[in-house]
Amino acid sequence: MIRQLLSAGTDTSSITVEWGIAELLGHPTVATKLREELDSVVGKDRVVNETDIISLPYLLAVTKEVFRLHPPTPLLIPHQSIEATVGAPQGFELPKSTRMFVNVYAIQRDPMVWERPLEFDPERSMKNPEIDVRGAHYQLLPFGSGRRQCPAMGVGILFVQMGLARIMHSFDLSLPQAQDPENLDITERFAINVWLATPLHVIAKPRLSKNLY
Ligand code: HEM
Repeated sequence: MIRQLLSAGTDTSSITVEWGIAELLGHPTVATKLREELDSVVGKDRVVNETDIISLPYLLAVTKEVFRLHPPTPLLIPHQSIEATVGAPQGFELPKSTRMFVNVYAIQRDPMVWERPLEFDPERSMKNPEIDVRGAHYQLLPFGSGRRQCPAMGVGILFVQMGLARIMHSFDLSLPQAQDPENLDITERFAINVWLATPLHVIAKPRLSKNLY
């Protein structure tokens, strides 16, 4: 049980934060806007706390967009039908005991659902805050949906928000050897989780006063 919780709870959050930092390095305008929000809400005399999260709408939009393009568990966990079912709305039949994988990775990049699906653009959630990372509308469901969705969804979202917020607020980030972020290798390595094939290396320079580290 403890092992299950550790494996379900640690890789998922850390992978998502790593993808988030990679996307922010590749999208400096988004990174600047996020830092401006953090500086205006938190200031520069303390670090981000959990109680700040509710006042950071742009951070939420960035987090949703990271979960959309990089769901850490791209096929969820296999599900099996208990009885024969007729799926809506097309009415396809699902025999009893069918094992199913839900391809969340494809749903979240589906051009029939998303405009410019491959573009990392938190503005889509700013313009439409109804976009729901908790899977209510089956368009964005990194935690699954319904009764068997991730039981730790709330804490999972918070881990990612806190990880991104603390790193972006506390450090200026750059790539080693003045590498151009446009050339960052974001090849994906598919397994149960989707990892960055080349682990991300960044130089983190403190941007708050020394006593906060
Ligand atoms: C970014 C963070 C996380 C993501 C994206 C995530 C995603 C998921 C997904 C997709 C599932 C399968 C849902 C399904 O197949 O319908 C799942 C199940 C599960 N998750 Fe998470 N998770 C995260 C964090 C956590 C954390 C922090 C914990 C525990 C501390 C946790 C514990 C579990 C457990 C125990 C299950 C199995 C539930 C079952 O068997 O019904 N997860 N998670």
